[in-house]
Amino acid sequence: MTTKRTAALVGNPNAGKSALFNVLTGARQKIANYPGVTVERKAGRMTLPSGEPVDLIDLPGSYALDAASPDEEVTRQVVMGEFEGQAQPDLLIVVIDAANLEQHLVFAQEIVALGKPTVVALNMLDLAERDGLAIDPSALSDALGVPVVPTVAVRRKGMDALAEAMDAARTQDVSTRHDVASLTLPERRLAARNMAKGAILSQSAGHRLHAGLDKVLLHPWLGPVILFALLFVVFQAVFAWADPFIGAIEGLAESVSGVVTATMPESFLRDLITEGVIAGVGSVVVFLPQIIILFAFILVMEQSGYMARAAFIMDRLMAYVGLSGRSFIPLLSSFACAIPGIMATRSIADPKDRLTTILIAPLMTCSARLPVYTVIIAAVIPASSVGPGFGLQGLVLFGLYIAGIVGAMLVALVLRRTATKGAASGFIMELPKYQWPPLRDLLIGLWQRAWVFLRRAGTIIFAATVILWLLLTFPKAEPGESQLDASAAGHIASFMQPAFEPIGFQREMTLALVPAMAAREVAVASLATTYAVEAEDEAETEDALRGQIAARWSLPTALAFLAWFIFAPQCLSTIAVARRETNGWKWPAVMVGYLFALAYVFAGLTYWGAVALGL
Ligand SMILES: Nc1nc2c(ncn2[C@@H]2O[C@H](COP(=O)(O)OP(=O)(O)OP(=O)(O)O)[C@@H](O)[C@H]2O)c(=O)[nH]1
Ligand SMILES: [Mg+2]
Repeated sequence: MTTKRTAALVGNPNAGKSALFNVLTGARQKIANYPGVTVERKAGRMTLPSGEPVDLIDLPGSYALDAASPDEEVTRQVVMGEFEGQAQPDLLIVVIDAANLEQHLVFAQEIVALGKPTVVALNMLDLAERDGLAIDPSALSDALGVPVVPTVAVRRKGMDALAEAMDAARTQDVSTRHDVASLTLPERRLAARNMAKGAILSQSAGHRLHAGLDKVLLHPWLGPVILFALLFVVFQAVFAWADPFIGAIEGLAESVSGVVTATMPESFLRDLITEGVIAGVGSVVVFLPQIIILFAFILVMEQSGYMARAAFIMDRLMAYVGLSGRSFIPLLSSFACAIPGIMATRSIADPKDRLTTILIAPLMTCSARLPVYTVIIAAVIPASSVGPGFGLQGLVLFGLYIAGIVGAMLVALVLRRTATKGAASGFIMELPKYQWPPLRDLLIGLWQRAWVFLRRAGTIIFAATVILWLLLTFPKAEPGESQLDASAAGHIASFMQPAFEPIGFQREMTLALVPAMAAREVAVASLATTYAVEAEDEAETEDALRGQIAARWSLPTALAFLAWFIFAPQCLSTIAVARRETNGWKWPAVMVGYLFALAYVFAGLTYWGAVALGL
């Protein structure tokens, strides 16, 4: 009795292996886990045209044989015949995506080079056609040295030809196989590019345009320059375009406050509304236009397909600090908020890579810092121009974001040499097609962001502000005594002040740090409420916060406060999610500790540096 042959489907993720598996085996399949790991094992039976039954196994998608994730490790072991209890496949079916030919050929070469009987399924030809690509399977077959069968798994096209090729592969001559086993990854990438070039017969104008765009946007040095120029423009726009809207919202808040003061009798409730709710929460809500402008840019970059290119460009830069491009998307989401960013690290296979990414995510400037940054910049940095169309305020904001990024990269560098020592894993990512961002999706995305922001203002920021207002208002001051001195909040601030005096913080700034642990924006609300409670008269209560800051803070003090917020871990939710994702308090404690230490040191350096410069 001859033993039954085993064939395995291998290839990059999303090549269509499972789709092919389902078509080829029909209902005759068994799904279980591989022993010892929670990776799904799908095996089934098919009958070849010759009548020979074959066991077919569907392997997890993989980018290379030097495995990074548990999934890839299973694929490697099965292919190499090292997996206990799983017969080594006699035949390998490499599934490649015709629409992403160049990328998929990198791994395909590695499989072909193993020298086993191999058949290539050139799948997703329908998508390649949609993209305007015509591909010559025989050119590909010549280049790889194995049969190539065109397929469209979801339409069951090419299945008979594939089965016939599997039959014929029994007698495949593997001695003529090109030797690529000794090639390095960059060499395989280059070979893949040439193979793809040789096999693509024609491409439509649209496809050529995309390829041309990629040539420029992914250019080794032009690409990063364009990316940074683009980000620079984004931060310019955050200031330049938002100003009229912010002025309008501020004006509205002032007139509402005026109406409340005029119509309500003097009372506890009136003060709570004007000093707590309108001054405090209102001072945060005015930043809605800036949040919307920032996210409009981010969403357009995502939906147009540019963001994946940015990740690609960043990959090389991140390799210098021991991170892979896989960390880029989680870090990028952290510009909105560190919480989804930290959750997105689940896609990083290497545990040390992942831990490093979690630990540095809070250094990416989240949108909650935008109100703190912009109100202080608007107050103390002149709105002068530093060149045609470039304002100094936007430049400073850009600098703060860059400072966070540089800080994160340096911390990663240190971590990767100490606590999370290990080699960086490679990065291959599918680049989506360029497209015009659909207006509807853009508007929905903006609406969601605006809603998240306003909901925070209405809940956590509102609650923190009201509590702070109560602490600021009671106990009441004796005549002649300042309300801040007399209040409970004032006592708390005075208690903390000795620690923050050396880095140039004033007492109300120190006080703002406490409720800002709930959410960073509350620092703004807290300052506004403190100044409103302290105000001598109603006109002063209604004054916008940036005017108050401009009048009260020195430039070194303001810069020190900005420096503090680049680093400080002022967000309880981030700490909580870091605990959940690392299963314990150890790493969140490390994170909070190093971030506070950096914040303190850099705020101090900034303050004393600025004082020394005579600013
Ligand atoms: N248009 C088109 N879609 C396909 C084709 N083959 C597969 N797909 C679709 O592509 C997606 C990915 O296919 P899968 O079969 O899950 O890919 P896979 O290779 O098993 O992916 P992993 O298991 O993640 O490695 C699914 O939505 C399929 O329906 C094809 O030939 N044409
Ligand atoms: Mg699959």
